[in-house]
Amino acid sequence: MEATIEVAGLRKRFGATTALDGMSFTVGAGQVTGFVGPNGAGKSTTMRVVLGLDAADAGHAHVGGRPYRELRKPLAHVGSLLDAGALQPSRSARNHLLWLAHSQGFPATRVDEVIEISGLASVARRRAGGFSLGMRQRLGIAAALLGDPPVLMLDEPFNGMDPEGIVWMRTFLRQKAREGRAVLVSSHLMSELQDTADHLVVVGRGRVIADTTVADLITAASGDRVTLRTTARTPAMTALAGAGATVATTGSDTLTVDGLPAASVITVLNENAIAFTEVSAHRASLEEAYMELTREAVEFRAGEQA
Ligand SMILES: Nc1ncnc2c1ncn2[C@@H]1O[C@H](COP(=O)(O)OP(=O)(O)OP(=O)(O)O)[C@@H](O)[C@H]1O
Repeated sequence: MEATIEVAGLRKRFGATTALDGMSFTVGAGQVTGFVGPNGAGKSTTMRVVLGLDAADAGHAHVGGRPYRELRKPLAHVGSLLDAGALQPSRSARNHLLWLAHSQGFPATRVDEVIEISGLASVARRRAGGFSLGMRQRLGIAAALLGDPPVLMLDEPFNGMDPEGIVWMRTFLRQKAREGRAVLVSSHLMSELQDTADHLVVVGRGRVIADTTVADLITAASGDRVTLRTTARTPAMTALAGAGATVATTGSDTLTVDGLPAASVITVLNENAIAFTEVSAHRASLEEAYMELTREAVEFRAGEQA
């Protein structure tokens, strides 16, 4: 089966609320795709529609080229984590997984494998009801892996995880992508996705705002801003301004140069025999790039509430 999720033209209203307004994107194999956007942007609703838990008013959602309801043994096609709290609290983690495995025809040996992969071996016989949110997330991951599916779809898997858990989750997601799986992960926090996601689908108000590689998004948000360290501040300012840059003093030996790429800044300095100790291109964080993109969607919501 193809490792893909395809969402096309999804529309969904809840009473007066438009949750999805033409949501369209594709999640490809072999990469981690971050699914990000402000509260209420439609991420969970999209995932619920993909899994057939909500019906769309229009459009379609396919996993591996087929609607979820047409998949036989769905857990062997797509593993999902939507609500880590959705478990029977009195059951042990292992029994919860055994029950799920049994209902889908997977062997008990697979249960022990996913317990190991998700780092739950030491607590597998404890009541799941007593688990922290981070441990519940791991249990959700274990359940998602039962059918060894080519597609994983995880809603806020970093929620409630401690720093060690976050590092574990990042490594896990990267590994699943390396194995050729399609991995869709929703998150509010860009810092969680930095160094994890290859691709980003940024959404706001029920539709896609940007569908891009992380590298391109950061390059676009970084612009031509360069930090320059030199003791020859005044001649540097004159030479760079003459080359069309906007130059500001940001420290006793530091200038911020806008409008010229780092390579051109170095050329201008060399041509004018101006010594420098540092020329570094500004690299926007994923957080900065995302804030820039979603500002409009957030303002729209704030305006609605006013
Ligand atoms: N069952 C429901 N009944 C009524 N409104 C709903 C329902 N589910 C979602 N909504 C509304 O649809 C919109 C999209 O919600 P959704 O949960 O999909 O967004 P989200 O991007 O996942 O948000 P968050 O980041 O806060 O989880 C919101 O305005 C939400 O209030």
